[in-house]
Parts: sequence; structure tokens; C-alpha cells
Amino acid sequence: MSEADQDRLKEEQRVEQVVAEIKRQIGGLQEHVTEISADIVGIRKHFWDDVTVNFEDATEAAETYASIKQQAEVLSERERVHRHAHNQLRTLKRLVQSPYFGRIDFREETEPKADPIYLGIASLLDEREEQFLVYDWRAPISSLYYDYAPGPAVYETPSGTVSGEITCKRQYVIRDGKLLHLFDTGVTIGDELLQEVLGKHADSQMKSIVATIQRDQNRIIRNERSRLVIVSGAAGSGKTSAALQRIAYLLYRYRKTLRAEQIVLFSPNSLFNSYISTVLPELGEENMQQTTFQDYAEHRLGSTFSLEHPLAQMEYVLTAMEENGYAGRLEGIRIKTSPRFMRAIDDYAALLKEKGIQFRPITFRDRVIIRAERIREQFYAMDPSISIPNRMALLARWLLGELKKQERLERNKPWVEDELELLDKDAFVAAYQELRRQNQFREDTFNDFDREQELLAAKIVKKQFQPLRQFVRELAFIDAAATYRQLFSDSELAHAVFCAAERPPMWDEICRQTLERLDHHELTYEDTPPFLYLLEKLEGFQTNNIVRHVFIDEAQDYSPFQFALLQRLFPRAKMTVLGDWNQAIYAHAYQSSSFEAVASLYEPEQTETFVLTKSYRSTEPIVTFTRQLVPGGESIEPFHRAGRKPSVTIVADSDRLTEKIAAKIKELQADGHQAIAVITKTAAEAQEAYERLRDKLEIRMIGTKAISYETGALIIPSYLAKGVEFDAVLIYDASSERYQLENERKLFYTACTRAMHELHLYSVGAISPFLSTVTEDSYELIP
Ligand SMILES: Nc1ncnc2c1ncn2[C@@H]1O[C@H](COP(=O)(O)OP(=O)(O)OP(=O)(O)O)[C@@H](O)[C@H]1O
Repeated sequence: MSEADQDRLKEEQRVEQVVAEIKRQIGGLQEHVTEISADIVGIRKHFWDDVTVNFEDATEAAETYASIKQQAEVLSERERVHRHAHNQLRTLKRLVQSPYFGRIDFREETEPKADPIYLGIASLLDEREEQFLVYDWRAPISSLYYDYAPGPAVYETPSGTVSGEITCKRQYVIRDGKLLHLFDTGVTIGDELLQEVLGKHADSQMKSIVATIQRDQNRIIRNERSRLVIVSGAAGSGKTSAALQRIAYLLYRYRKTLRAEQIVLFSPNSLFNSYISTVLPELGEENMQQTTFQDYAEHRLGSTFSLEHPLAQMEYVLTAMEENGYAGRLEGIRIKTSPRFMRAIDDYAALLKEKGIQFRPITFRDRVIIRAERIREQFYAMDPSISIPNRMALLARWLLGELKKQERLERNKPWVEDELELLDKDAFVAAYQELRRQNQFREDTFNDFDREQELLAAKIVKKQFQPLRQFVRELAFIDAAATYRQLFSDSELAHAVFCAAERPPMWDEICRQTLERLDHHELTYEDTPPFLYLLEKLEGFQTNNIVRHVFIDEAQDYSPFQFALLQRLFPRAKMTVLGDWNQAIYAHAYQSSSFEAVASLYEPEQTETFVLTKSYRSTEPIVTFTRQLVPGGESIEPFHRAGRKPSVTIVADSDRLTEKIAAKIKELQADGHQAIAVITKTAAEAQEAYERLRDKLEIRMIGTKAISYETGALIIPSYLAKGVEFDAVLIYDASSERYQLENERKLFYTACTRAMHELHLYSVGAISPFLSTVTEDSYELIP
């Protein structure tokens, strides 16, 4: 037997031993879980047997309370143990399939010989609980595996740096508890395993990458130092993957203090949320909170405005060129999402300290009881050196006092008498008893009736004033919408906040459109962040002090306002911001090309920036093609994975287009591809494609309301395909008619970079001019 064979045999035996040990542990744990479950059922069933319920007097009630509390604590402790054991069991069941994926033999400087370290998704101790059979990939020593080739190496531990030498580095593919492959690797993480992983078919859910994390990605995942981590990376370079493994890492590293619900990931849309939702559970961790900026805006403003969805804005920008006011709207989007507009709002807020905030009057039964003018005067009579939100708090206190006075006056009004007459007997009995309690019931009952009436009148008025008090407490007397509106209706004001020379182009048209929308209680997507920003300047920032880590994926689509809002919303959180300027597809992102806006919110020494240039998603021929579509694309490095060149098919008309596409989908399916996406520019085009293709084959359409991806053939608008990937992508119509304007280039690039294995472009007539920068040998032209 050769040395290699012997080695393999040893490794196979080790896998068997470890699997046997895991099975043993599963058996033990299963018994334990069954016992605890029985305990819990028992406690629940007999909960009240052990509790003495007695509310006779205060002492008895306190004892009853204490005994219920004690019983509840026993139950919750058992439930906690059950949850823990259950999670452990889940992890072991995953480990038994594939206990580890890597190994390094590391000799510490002070030691004579190297120890093998096996890495898996969780740690595993031997039977005597003395030796690690498997180390968690997130353990300090495991970073050696990701950071070094064989040779000298160091790793950091909480107690200092450990130096030594890696004498062997190996990768395994273990499935269903059997060793399928092993590779010895020289480089960081060998190509073989990565080749195998990347060569697989797309899935409707994202997969974890712990077995093949690359050194650059590892630095992002394990960064603990910075307040702000910025990751700028090419399409398919693993930004989202790095973010998710980073979350898993943080949950492990800070397992005593950090819980999954203290981490929030902002993602582009709910479809994407569903796509990534299995990665953390696959790694044995609970999911972080997932949300979108729009969800947050809806939560804050949904009751005041009808908010435009970002995808609706996107569709408008891409399809409404012929509509009146289009140019003005686009200019509006550009300005309202710019740092310049943020400065303007800051300046406006400074002016508002002196004058201009709009207030709502307080009305009761269709009558104004506190005029807006009076509220305004009261506000501006306060010391201007006090901040606006603090003055608002004082104003609210004053208003509550005023309401009290009004409430008293109200008691004698005729409507109260009318209401009194409608009261039933119970109310009078209750009032009588209350009077008795108040000890006001004297022998002489001459005034009792009056007093009873007074008491009831006070109650009636108090109840009706309750919403007014709520109105004041919620600071609803601030008319933020009118205050925002003013910026567009008062030209002198606009003059003051934008110095004359700097007045934005098409300002009058922008004002006209904004006022029209606001008058209909509509807030466009471009108005939402600046409005929220102004609102917070007036009311004070709502803050969430629980969240410790905020992740923003697809951050190139965020405006400076959004970053500023999120930073203030989560003042105690560290931020990880990931994006790619080549995929900045929203109208407001066309102008910017760096993360300056977010970086400016933190000190330079609190910030670290990482750049990922290697693209893993697509085959080499696809990356070679797509990187020529964008300026600066030459810095994008393909991962060497072979595949077919992209194809470009020119057809004469739409009938030929759908025929060719349907035939290609069938061909791809016959080749074994499952996730096949026909990507259109817009939702309108997707609908058109669907109508044409639905009779020819089984195909589904993913619209803006879809909540999850499924594999199979589907039609999807470009901006919804963001962040996800497919085995094969067919660009529905890459003609010069569809993709011509410079602002469509990024959309086109984003669509093409969704392809893992095959990319096919179709064009009715002349192909998009974006291909003029692509060398002819990068694709196959099918006339
Ligand atoms: N180290 C890795 N090992 C294995 N697969 C990887 C690795 N890094 C990235 N990938 C794979 O590459 C693909 C792209 O990764 P991901 O979606 O995280 O990239 P991205 O930078 O967020 O892409 P985009 O910006 O285009 O949406 C995924 O299939 C992911 O599993």
C-alpha cells in the first residue's frame, strides 16, 4: 500500500471514529431531551397543584404570587435547558453528516511536534471531554486555516499572539458520514474544493461558505476592532457571504453577551431576506433580525403618508421617460438624495430654531381649543439655546397643563349633560361608591346629587380628553409635513438654505411636483429619508440601544440621509456596510461612487475599508465578459472555473425572440440546470415576456410581491434579481432600445452578473452599445 493510500485509510478510519462518537453523543442527548420534555409536560400539567392560591388578604396574595413565580421559574429553567439540549442535538445531527471540512497540523514554537486541528461547523469533544475532536471554525486557532499556507504562521488569542508553523493543510469532503475526497493544499484554501463548491447548481437558498472562506473574506469576518467596516467588492465576490459568516462569528465570539436579536441586517427587499434566511441556521445559529429600510419607514410614517415603494420608484425611472414631468422627477431624485440636500435640511433645521416650525391646533369636538398660533408663540418664547427636541418636550408638558384647564372648563358644557343622561344605572352606582370611598358622603345629603353629577361629568370629559393627551405625548402637534412642505412652497426660504448660486436645477418643477404629492398625503421614495431626517430633527432621534451590530447589504443604494438616520437610530451599534458601486442601480445612486457619506459619520480611526476583487459566482468566461461592461472592471479578478462563453443572439422580431429563449431554456434544462432566470429590465417587460412564454413552457414570474425564490425557470425584473444568483441567465432583450442610457449600464451589469454557469443574451435588432467595450472573443455571436 502506498503512503498516500495508507494516509487515506487513516483518515477514513478517523472519520468513522468521530462519526461513531457523534452518534454516541446523539443517543445520550436524545435520552436527556426526552427526560426534560417529560419534566416540562409534567410541570405544565401540575402547575397549579403546587401553588396555593389565596387572595384573602395582602399577605396571602403575596404568598400566592411568590409561589406562582417560583413555579414559573422552575418551568422556565427547564425550558431553557431543553432549548439548549435541543440546539445541541441539532448541531450534532449536522455534524454527523459532515463532522469536519479541514485540518491543519500546527506546531507551536515552544512545542517539539505538531498537533492536528480538525475544523467543522461546531466544536466536538471526545468521550472523556478532554480533547477536541473537532474545533469550531470560529475558534481563534481556526483562523490559521483561512489565513496561511503551510509554513510559519501566527494567530491571535484573547491572551496574546501564538506563533508556530503549519506543517500540513488538508481539506475534506465528507457527506453522509463518509469521506469522499481529501486534498492537500499549498495555497490558502485550495482551488479543488472551491472548484467543487462553485461548480454546483444554484439553490433557492444561499449556502454557507465556512469550508472555503478566503483570506480576504476572513479578515472581514473576524474584524472586531472597527466601529465601521466598509466592504467594497465586485459582483459575486462574497460580500453577502462574508456578512453572514461574520454574524455567525460574532455570535460565537461574544456568545455570553450577544444575542441574535441584537444584530440587524438591512437588505434590499423581502425576496432577498428569504434567500439568505437559511445560512445562519445551517451554521447552528439563530437568525439575526432582517429588515429593509422601507419596513422601517413604513413603521415610522405609514400612518401619516402613503409611501412610495423603492421598486415603484425604480419602475417609474425606467419606464416613464415619455411622461410629463419625468425630467423634473429625476432631477428631484438626484437632489433629494444628495449630501447637498442634507446640508440644506441641516441649515433649515438651524433656521427653524428661530422661526418657521408649523404646528397643528388642538381640537376637541370640532372646536379648536388650543390654536396653532398659541402653540407656536409658546414654542418660540422659549430660550432658543435649548435644542428643538428639548423645547418640544417642554412644550408638550405645557400643553398637558393647558389641556387640564380646558378639561375643567368643558365639564359644564351642555354636551356633558346630554351624555350624563345617557349613562346607565351602574355608572351612578359606581360614582356613589367612589364618593363614599372619598369619604365625602356626609350625613347631610343635600348636595350629594350635585357631587355625583360633578364626578360623573369629570369622568366623561376625562375619557374624551384621553386621545388629546395621547396626541400631545406623541408630539403630534408638530406639523412636520407642513414644515417640510414649506421648504418647497416658500421661495425665500429655499433661497436661504441653498445659497442663490447653488439653487438646484429645475427647482420650480421639483417644488411643484413635491407639493402636489404632499397635498395628496403621498411621500415619494426620494422624499422619505429627508422627511424622516427633518422629523427627527424636530422630535429628537428615536434610538434603539439594544442593537449592537447593524449590517447594510447593497449599501450602494443608500443615500447619505439613510446612513445618517441608521447611525442615529442605532447609536450603540457597530456598522458593517457592504456594496458595489457598479451595481448602484437606483436613480439616486448614479452620481456617487464611494462610501464617503457613511465614512464621514465616524472617525477615520474607527473605520476600516476592505476591497474584494475576486469574483466567485460566475465562471471565468462570464466574468471576463461582464467585467468589460463597467469602467474600472479590469480590476475584477475571475476565479479560474471553466465554462462556456456567453452568447449573444440577434433576432429580427419578438416572436423569434421568445422562440429562441424557450428553446434555450429547454436545452439548459436538458443539461441539468435547475435555476434558470430570464431577466428583463423592468416589471412591465417581465409581464410582456411572461405572456409570450407561458404557452411555450412551464415558467413562473417573480413580481414585486413575491416573497421567496424557487428554483426552476422564472422571469424576473433586473432590480429584483439583485443579490441572488442562477445557474443560467438569459437576458430577455439586450437591444440598444432597452439598454442605451448610461444610467442603465449598471442595471445591465447587475443582471448579467447573476449568472453562475451560463449567460445568454438576446436582442431584437441591434445589440446594446454597452457591448461595444467588450472584445469580440469574449462571447459567441449568433446572428
Ligand atoms: N469563499 C467562498 N467559498 C465558496 N463560495 C463562495 C466564496 N465566496 C463567495 N462564494 C460564492 O459566490 C457567490 C457570490 O457570493 P455573494 O452572493 O456573497 O457575493 P456578493 O459579493 O454579495 O455578490 P453580489 O454583489 O453580486 O450580489 C455565492 O454563490 C457564494 O456562495
